[in-house]
Amino acid sequence: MSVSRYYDVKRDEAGNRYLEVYVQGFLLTRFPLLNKGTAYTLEERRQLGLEGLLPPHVNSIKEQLDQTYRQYRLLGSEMEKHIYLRNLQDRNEVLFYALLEEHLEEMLPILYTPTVGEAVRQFSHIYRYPRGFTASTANIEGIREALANVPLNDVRLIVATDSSAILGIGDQGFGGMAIPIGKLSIYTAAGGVGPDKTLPVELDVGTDRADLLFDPLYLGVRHKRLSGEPYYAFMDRFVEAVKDRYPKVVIQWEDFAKDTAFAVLERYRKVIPSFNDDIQGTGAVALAGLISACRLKGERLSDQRVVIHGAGAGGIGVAWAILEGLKRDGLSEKEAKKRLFVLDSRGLLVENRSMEAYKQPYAQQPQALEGWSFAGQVPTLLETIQNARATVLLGLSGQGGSFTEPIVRAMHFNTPRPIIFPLSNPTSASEALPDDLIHWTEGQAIVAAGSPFPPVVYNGSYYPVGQGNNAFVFPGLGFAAVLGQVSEVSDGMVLEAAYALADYTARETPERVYPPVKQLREVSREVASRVLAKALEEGLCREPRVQNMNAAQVGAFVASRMWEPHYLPFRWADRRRED
Ligand SMILES: NC(=O)c1ccc[n+]([C@@H]2O[C@H](COP(=O)([O-])OP(=O)(O)OC[C@H]3O[C@@H](n4cnc5c(N)ncnc54)[C@H](O)[C@@H]3O)[C@@H](O)[C@H]2O)c1
Ligand SMILES: O=C(O)C[C@H](O)C(=O)O
Ligand SMILES: [Mn+2]
Repeated sequence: MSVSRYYDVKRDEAGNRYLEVYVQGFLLTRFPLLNKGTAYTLEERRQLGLEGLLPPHVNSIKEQLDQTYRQYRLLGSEMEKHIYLRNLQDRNEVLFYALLEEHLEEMLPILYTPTVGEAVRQFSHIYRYPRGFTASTANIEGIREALANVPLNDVRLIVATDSSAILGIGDQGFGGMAIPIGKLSIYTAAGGVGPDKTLPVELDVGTDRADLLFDPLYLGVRHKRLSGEPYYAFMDRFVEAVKDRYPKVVIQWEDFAKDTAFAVLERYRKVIPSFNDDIQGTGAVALAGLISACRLKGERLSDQRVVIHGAGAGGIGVAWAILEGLKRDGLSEKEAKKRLFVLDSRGLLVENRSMEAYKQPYAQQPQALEGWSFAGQVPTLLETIQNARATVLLGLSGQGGSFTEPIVRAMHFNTPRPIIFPLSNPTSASEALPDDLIHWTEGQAIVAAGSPFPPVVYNGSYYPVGQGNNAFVFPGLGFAAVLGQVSEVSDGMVLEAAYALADYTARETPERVYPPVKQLREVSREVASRVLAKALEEGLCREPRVQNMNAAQVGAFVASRMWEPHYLPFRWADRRRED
């Protein structure tokens, strides 16, 4: 299958790759995947009809990187930098990824969390070029024809959102599209998935936000969100059409609100290989961080009593993964559940109160609370921490500042080294500032946060703050699913990602809870290798090339398939590609 209707990747007589291109001249410089800017060679300029359209000097990519980075550094605000990088991505994708790889740690917070949260809010206002695909209530009837317009013929990975729960900032309508774009940029920069194999998707089913509906510049469909049967009919149509157009595609569901996140995951996970990043990716990342934190404390996971603040997609996903981790550590399901306390906005989940079905498996039995003292119907966060003698506190509530000083001191009262991870994003939704956590516990808390934070300085010592973000898991997990052409993304694969991340951290950065972001590519390669080996073991791989590979061969295969931002030589072919 050809990669795009505009070009195809071929090999020359010596086996080297080149692009056969079917567009020519000025238009070529308008295709981000084909644009080399000032780096087209003289021979390419002649062949491709670019003579006279470009400056005489031919730049190397190194010079282009210098030039773009200098411009980037001139910009003042994070949003300006975000817009600049997104423009570069829409202008010249190879250069964009080369720049991103060179400055991953500096640029990730600009392209991804937290700045992407602001880009979501302002999406309609800063919109420039089309990128990705929008399925909306305006085109769902003709979804197949619309999908045929996507210029890529071999999409293997989709990140799709209905924007109902973007980060911790809620319903964002059409603006949520910035999230799949950001996640897929990480897939390419860190996970090695070629940009021509990826497609960001916005599922625009409307928005319940009046400020968006009444904003004259708002670009999404202008009605309230679909819900119930019409919502699932929309989703069914999308999934069927995507499956027909891209039979090998894997879907990552992103930022679906709790009311639909679990239902969408279960409805389609056996229909099309797919996973929910907020439930499963976050679960794996939290479990990995917890294992690393226990290692730093010299304790076992099964020694801990864990409180999870927030019972949505993230919170329940984390509860699921930790329960599995506790079982793997030797506890029975019943024993494991006694160590896990999950709270939603109404307090601790206890079986005798009302709650949604997806929360029920993580509710405490009322007998477990015998001897507890609490004032209301169910214990609050502080009361739960005190009565359960919690040693671990994880925030997935989207409630900025909810880990107050009394709460953190109560954790410290229970254990000399409390593990406290405010995992909510963006920065404004973080349950606490790492700086406060370190100070309130006299430097003793083991801290990681969902958003990036600078190291904390306390008593003359530096405390790096690990980023407990699913970015450490989804690129490897999704890449493995793509490479193996798995029939489904299994729970075993998700858990394997967690252990791969924990093992990597123990080996490469043993003093930390999570590796530094600049190692994201190495981490993702390891996660992908382990997950692919697991999928093979579980008999889920349909890709013939990986069958019968051992672990070392799988690792080498993953490394060899990682896309790199290099310009390939171009050759003009005088025909329009037939699809
Ligand atoms: N670090 C990561 O990798 C990561 C991954 C996923 C989600 N998150 C973060 O977790 C947060 C929640 O995301 P989600 O996808 O679960 O959203 P969601 O809409 O599915 O769930 C939000 C949940 O927050 C809880 N909540 C709301 N108000 C609360 C309150 N006052 N007290 C206690 N709990 C309350 C509720 O249980 C609700 O179900 C967001 O801020 C998101 O950025 C972080
Ligand atoms: O997007 C992120 O930074 C992580 C996570 O998926 C979230 O929704 O917060
Ligand atoms: Mn998310």
